[in-house]
Amino acid sequence: MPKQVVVLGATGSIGCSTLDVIAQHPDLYQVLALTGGKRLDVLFAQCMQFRPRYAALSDAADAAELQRQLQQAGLTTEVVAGADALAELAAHPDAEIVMAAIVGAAGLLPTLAAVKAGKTVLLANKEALVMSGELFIRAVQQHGATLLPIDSEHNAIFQCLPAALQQHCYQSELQTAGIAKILLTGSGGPFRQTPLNAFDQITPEQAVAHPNWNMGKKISVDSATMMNKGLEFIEARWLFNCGVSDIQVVIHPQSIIHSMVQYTDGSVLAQLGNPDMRTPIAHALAFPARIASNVKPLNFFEVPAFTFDKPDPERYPCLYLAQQACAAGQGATTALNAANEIAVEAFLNRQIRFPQIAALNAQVLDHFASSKVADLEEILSLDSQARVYSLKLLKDWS
Ligand SMILES: NC(=O)C1=CN([C@@H]2O[C@H](COP(=O)(O)OP(=O)(O)OC[C@H]3O[C@@H](n4cnc5c(N)ncnc54)[C@H](OP(=O)(O)O)[C@@H]3O)[C@@H](O)[C@H]2O)C=CC1
Ligand SMILES: CC(=O)[C@@H](O)[C@H](O)COP(=O)(O)O
Ligand SMILES: [Mn+2]
Repeated sequence: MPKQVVVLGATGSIGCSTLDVIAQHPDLYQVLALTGGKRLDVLFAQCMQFRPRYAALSDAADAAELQRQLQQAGLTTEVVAGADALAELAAHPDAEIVMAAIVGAAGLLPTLAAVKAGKTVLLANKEALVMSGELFIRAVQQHGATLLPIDSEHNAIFQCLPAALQQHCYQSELQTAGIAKILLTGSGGPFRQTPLNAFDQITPEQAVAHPNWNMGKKISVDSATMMNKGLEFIEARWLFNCGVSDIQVVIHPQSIIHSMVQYTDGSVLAQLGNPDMRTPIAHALAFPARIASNVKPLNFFEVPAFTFDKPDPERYPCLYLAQQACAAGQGATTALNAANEIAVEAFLNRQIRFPQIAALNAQVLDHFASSKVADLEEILSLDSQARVYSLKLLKDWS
C-alpha cells in the first residue's frame, strides 16, 4: 500500500520538489492532502495531478473558489481554509508522512500538530525549531513521532551519523558516539565578494538570486545575510542535541558538500551531491531505504574545485546574532526569528536597505535577549511582542 502523505506548503519550492519525487513513485506514496497559502492556481494544478482527498488555502474566499474550480473539473477534493484546518490535516488519522514546508512562524502550529499526532515529520520549516526547539523536541519524544531533517545541511549531518544514533539523535550525546564536531557548511550567498561599501545599494532582486540553489524568497534573503546559517545553527543545536561549541560554520561556496561530521579518531564524514533538494527529500521520504530522485549524479571530473573559508563577522553579522541568541536561550531565538521575518519582508518590500536587516535583528535581540518562555503560549506571545516591537522600530526609522 502506498504511504499517505500530507504536504504542508505544497505550492512553495520545497513543496514542488516533494511532489516531483512523489510523482516518480506512485507505488510508494499517495497524496492525502496539499496545502498552500495564496497561490490558488498552483494548488489547482497540483490537485489536478495528484487528486488529493483534501486541499487547503489560507483564505476562506480563495478556498471556496478552489472548491468551485475542482468540482467543475470533476474532482471530489474537499477544500478547507485557515490555520486550524492546517493543523487538522497535519494530524489526520490517515496521514503517515507529513512534509512540513510552510515558510516561517506560520509553520509552527501545523508542524507541532503532526508531531503531537505521532506522525513521521519531514522537517523543512526550520523556523519551527528556532522558535520552539526544546518544547518541539520534547513533543517528538512524548508522542513517539519520527523527525527527519529536510534542510540539506541537517539531512547531510544525519546521513553522516552512526545508524544507531540516527534513531534518537535529538536526545543522544554526540561525544559518546565519538563525534568531535559538526561542520555546518554554507555557500556565503550572493554577496560573498561584494565590497562592504556597496551593501547599501543591494536590491531584493540581487538578494534572492542565490548562486547555487533555487528557493523561496525568504530563505534566499536569509542565505544572503547568512541568517539562514544562523537559523540552521540553532536548528542543528536541537536536532543533534549539541552545544554551541560543538558546531562550526564553514563557508563552502560550491554547495556540493552539504555538511560534515568530524569524529574523534580524525575521520570526517561528508555528504555530497549536486545542489537539488530532491535528494534530501527522497532520502527522508524513503528512510531507511533509498529511492531514485532524478537528481543529476555528481560527476567528479566536472565539479568545481572545493574551497573553504571562515565567515567574516563584518560581512555576516546575522550569523553571529543567531549564535549569540542560541547561547542565550529559547526566548532570544524566538524573538530573533520574529524580527528577522519582519526585517526580510520589509527589505523585500523596499522599506529598508539590506544592512538594516541585521540592524533591526540586533536591536530586537538586544531588547528581548533575556526573555524566558516556558510553554507554547508564552512562545507565541513573545513572537507577537517581538513583531510589534520590530514594526515600531521600522516606523521610527521611516
Ligand atoms: N527552498 C529550499 O530549498 C529550502 C527551504 N527550506 C525551508 O523550507 C521552508 C519552505 O521554504 P520554501 O519552499 O523555499 O518557501 P516558499 O516561499 O517557496 O514556500 C512557502 C510555502 O508556505 C506557504 N505559506 C506561506 N505562508 C503561509 C501561511 N501563513 N499559511 C499557510 N501557508 C503559508 C506558501 O503558500 P503560497 O505560496 O501558496 O502563498 C508556500 O506553499 C522554509 O522554512 C525554508 O527555510 C529549507 C531548506 C531548503
Ligand atoms: C538548500 C538548503 O538547505 C538551503 O538552506 C541552503 O543551504 C541555502 O544556502 P546557504 O548555504 O547559502 O545558506
Ligand atoms: Mn539549508
